[in-house]
Amino acid sequence: MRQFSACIEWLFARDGDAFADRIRLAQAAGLDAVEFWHWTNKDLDAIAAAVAETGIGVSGMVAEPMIALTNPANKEAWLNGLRESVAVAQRLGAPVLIAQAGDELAEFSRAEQRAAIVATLRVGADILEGSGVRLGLEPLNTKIDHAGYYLSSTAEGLDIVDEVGRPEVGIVYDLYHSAVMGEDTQQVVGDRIDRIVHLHVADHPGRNDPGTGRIDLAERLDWLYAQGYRGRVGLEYKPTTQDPAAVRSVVKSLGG
Ligand SMILES: O=C(O)C(=O)CO
Repeated sequence: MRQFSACIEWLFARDGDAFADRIRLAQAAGLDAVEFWHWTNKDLDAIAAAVAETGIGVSGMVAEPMIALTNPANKEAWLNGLRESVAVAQRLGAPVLIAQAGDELAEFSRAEQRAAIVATLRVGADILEGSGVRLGLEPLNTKIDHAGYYLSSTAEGLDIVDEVGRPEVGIVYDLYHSAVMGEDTQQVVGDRIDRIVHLHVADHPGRNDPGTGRIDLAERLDWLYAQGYRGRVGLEYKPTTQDPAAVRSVVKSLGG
């Protein structure tokens, strides 16, 4: 059975509700996990209370601070933030922290920026070791949403992970970003399924509910699961409706 997770930055975001209420709405929609981005701007006590009340799991959040890994000068600050992020993830029971590479910097070559990412993530792996939390470096599309971002290629993300060479560090594979970049899932993932710590889905164009666009998400997921992927599928899309029934039907259409 596939497991899903609602990205409550966008799903269940109703005007006037407290952020933690989105966890209760996720439960009402039949989901058993949620994820979000920043933890530094949220009421963690309220989130922990909603998690305890509903039994909903937190599948992931962003590793803070979201400063560029491409800049070697950010290494210590990023690693200090990772230590805090791991503690928050452990408190909320989240198995995944999401790392963004940051923007491509004019003052460094691509090779230097990649070396900076690898060097920081290698020390990051020591911090993560034994914590029960894995880090997923996330490639993002540079064509629509993140112009200037360093890591737009899934294959390069996987290469970086291989260079880090530690099971604590993998990638978040977002099928929307990948499809926007024109990637073929089978080709870019190949035999490296075990490096994927988490999946994200949204359709394209629009970054809306799966089924509203042209990406063959169900087929791509079938293939990823056939290769042995067993993590969660994060529903990170801009919903066209906040009706919980619509989320349930998306989950069903994706094999849930
Ligand atoms: O920032 C984005 O576009 C993301 O996909 C975050 O997960």
